[in-house]
Amino acid sequence: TLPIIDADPFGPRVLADPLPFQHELREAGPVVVLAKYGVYAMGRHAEVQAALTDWQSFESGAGVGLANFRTEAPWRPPSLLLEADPPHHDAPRAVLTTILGPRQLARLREAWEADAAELVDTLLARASGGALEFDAVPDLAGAYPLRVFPDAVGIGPDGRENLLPYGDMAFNAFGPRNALVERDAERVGALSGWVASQCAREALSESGFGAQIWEAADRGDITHEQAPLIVRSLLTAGVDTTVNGIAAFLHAVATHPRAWERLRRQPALIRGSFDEAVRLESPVQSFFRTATRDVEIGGTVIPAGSKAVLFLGAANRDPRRWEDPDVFDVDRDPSGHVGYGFGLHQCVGQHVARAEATAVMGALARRVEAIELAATPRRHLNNTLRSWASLPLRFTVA
Ligand code: HEM
Ligand SMILES: CC(C)Cc1ccc(C(=O)O)cc1
Repeated sequence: TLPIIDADPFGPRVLADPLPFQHELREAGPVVVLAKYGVYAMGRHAEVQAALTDWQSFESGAGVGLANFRTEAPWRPPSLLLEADPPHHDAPRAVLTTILGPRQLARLREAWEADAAELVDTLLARASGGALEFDAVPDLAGAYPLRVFPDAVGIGPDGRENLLPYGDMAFNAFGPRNALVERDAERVGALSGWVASQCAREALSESGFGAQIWEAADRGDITHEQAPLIVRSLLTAGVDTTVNGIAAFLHAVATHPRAWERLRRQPALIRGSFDEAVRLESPVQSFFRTATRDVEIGGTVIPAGSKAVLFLGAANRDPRRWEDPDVFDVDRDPSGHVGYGFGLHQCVGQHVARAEATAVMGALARRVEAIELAATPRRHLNNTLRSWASLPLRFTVA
């Protein structure tokens, strides 16, 4: 019979510290039922990777949250990438693959590295006696993406303080309608209205990612009706994720001092160890799929129409797949981790995320000899994101 788990993975206790739940989930079996929500759940790497690879049996078109778009109205018009399946998914994905590809980003690299150097220099100017204590969430992990990404998309200067709250709301919306979602309720209209206004062609600079999306419509690669929604995808997925990815990287090096020494000596390891931080922390902890047929996985038949939640965080720490899974190891080969998803919908912005993180950590590696926790970090709870509200760090200036 199917194992049943009573824990609430979207409740404050598990969101604050998901590791015990992840262990319980993996040990209960390859596929379990979450009693509280009546949905299937997978936490082992093998089944999570298999479900993500089999997009025909596990679709995104009914939404990648708990809500089933086939039976309830989505909170916003569905994403043309995230909440779409082939063939509708194909053209929007091809457009973003080109615009966000590594070659395109190469032209931004110099500016992003200069921005990172300037941000770090300004931060270190506050040091006294060769040391600096500060909160890395607002002053570094939160500051850098907001310094480079909105300009790269090409949105205007006003209202950018709406981006993080909008993303936080969107990531909460994948979960159940709990206190976190209720708290966002009164801001949905204002935040959604502001984001929608940023996606209009006339609101975008003529050379950013946004303009390139509209130019793809001019070429007929997508329609002009689709263009603003694809810009919205960047504004929804492109900020809170990298903020928490960089915070995860900083927390990892602050809790593994020898790793920081290695990265300072061998900066070429920085890019790969960001993926190790994404594996270890999994800034995106979970999302859902919907079975399109009675599909067998992990020795269980999941009936057509069922929602199944995939716990990326649990899969990324599965001892069946990873040796010493809970250790941040800069020499590990993290390929195969599911922190960016896997298969058809695998993160199309992952190169942007890597470029941002590599720029920041590269700037730090040249200027900061030691990174430690200055006080206990505080979690920011979100139904989907693993996030810090505060990350007090102590930098020893090189
Ligand atoms: C550390 C940072 C990031 C993490 C951990 C992350 C994680 C993910 C994951 C897990 C998925 C798969 C969702 C699914 O399979 O349903 C995904 C998809 C996506 N991501 Fe990212 N992401 C990050 C940064 C970004 C950035 C910077 C952008 C935009 C520039 C972005 C844009 C997207 C889009 C548009 C999709 C949908 C792709 C599709 O459905 O074909 N992400 N991301
Ligand atoms: C991990 C994913 C759920 C992040 C994400 C959010 C939103 C979109 C969109 O297309 O709006 C795409 C990706």
